[in-house]
Amino acid sequence: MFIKEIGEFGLIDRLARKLGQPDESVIVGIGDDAAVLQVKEGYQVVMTTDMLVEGVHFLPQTISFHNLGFKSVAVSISDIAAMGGIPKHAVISLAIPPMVHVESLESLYEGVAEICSQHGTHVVGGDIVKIQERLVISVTLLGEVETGRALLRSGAKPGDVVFVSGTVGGSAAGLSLLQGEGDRVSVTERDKLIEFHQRPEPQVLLGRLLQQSGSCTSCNDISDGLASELNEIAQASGVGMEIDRLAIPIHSAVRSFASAVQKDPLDFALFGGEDYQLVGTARADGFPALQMRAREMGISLTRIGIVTKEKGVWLTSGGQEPRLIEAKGYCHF
Ligand SMILES: Nc1ncnc2c1ncn2[C@@H]1O[C@H](COP(=O)(O)OP(=O)(O)OP(=O)(O)O)[C@@H](O)[C@H]1O
Ligand SMILES: Cc1ncc(C[n+]2csc(CCOP(=O)(O)O)c2C)c(N)n1
Ligand SMILES: [Mg+2]
Ligand SMILES: [Mg+2]
Ligand SMILES: [Mg+2]
Repeated sequence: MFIKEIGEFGLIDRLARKLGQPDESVIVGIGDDAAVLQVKEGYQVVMTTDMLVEGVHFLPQTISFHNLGFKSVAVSISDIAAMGGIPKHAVISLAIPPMVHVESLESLYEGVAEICSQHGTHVVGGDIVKIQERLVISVTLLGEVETGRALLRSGAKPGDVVFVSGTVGGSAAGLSLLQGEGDRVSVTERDKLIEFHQRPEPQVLLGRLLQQSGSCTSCNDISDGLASELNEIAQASGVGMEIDRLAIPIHSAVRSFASAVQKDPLDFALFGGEDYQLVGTARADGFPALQMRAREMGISLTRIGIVTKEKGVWLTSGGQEPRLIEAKGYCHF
């Protein structure tokens, strides 16, 4: 069905029906001029926004509408996770080309509802406009964090441990695969890489653990790539880093894929992006306990290096000469 058959308000009704019931913090949700939200005492609001644009962040052959809805909200939840916050309320704006079917947008909202229900997040409004070509999805998300306790990029100190969660490089490898590269990987590996790309898992529980541990000194989520995010922390904190090449956690499926396309898996890991894992620093004496608590929660936290007084992010590798890790991740311009 085309949107013009039901109109803008008909579409809003259809999409709203895909969303779950909001909790008691939503005083006024979808349907009025603005949402009214209850703010908890002792907490501060954490707010983030990101856009997903057809041709830039996705193509019809790289993602389904369902997973696009899932990922659009996941990337914003990831920014709240990086601040140590709890994602709460989202508004979603859509610029829709006229040929997109109502059913496709309903699938998009099923994906939105799936990720929102995983995190207790509620969509409380949005906006819809027609655009001639290229679907655009903009998500603004509000979260909450205990007053004065948000995790920042700026707190890393010399001697701290540098860590990263999960594995990196999978999303970029998945994207290359979806764009037709590398046919010599197993079906299991292929599925894993596609999942990394299409269904990132924002690390909210880990963010909360880091925020409450008292030993995490900085945090960032990986959207543009590990290299870029490490440099952001180093710059914001006025420090440098030494990163051990062999310690960077790369999934075996990424190694297989890289070998099939004759590329260095490290390039996917450092410069690929869209992993939506957390990278950060922690006081060295607190890190082992942090790592253990994370493991108990089923989350892997890997020590990949140390913070140094000397500026610059360096990649060390056995006896080889260290090389500078440039901040050359994904960049729009
Ligand atoms: N148009 C803008 N106006 C004002 N501030 C902006 C604008 N675009 C980005 N910023 C701010 O610049 C900072 C860096 O933005 P950036 O988008 O790189 O962060 P991110 O969302 O963590 O990364 P990514 O977009 O790769 O997910 C953020 O504080 C962001 O709010
Ligand atoms: C079709 C297609 N081409 C390229 C990419 C890769 N890509 C796009 S934006 C981005 C960084 C994060 O975005 P932002 O900085 O806007 O948050 C990356 C790694 C993709 N996902 N799809
Ligand atoms: Mg952004
Ligand atoms: Mg971010
Ligand atoms: Mg972001």
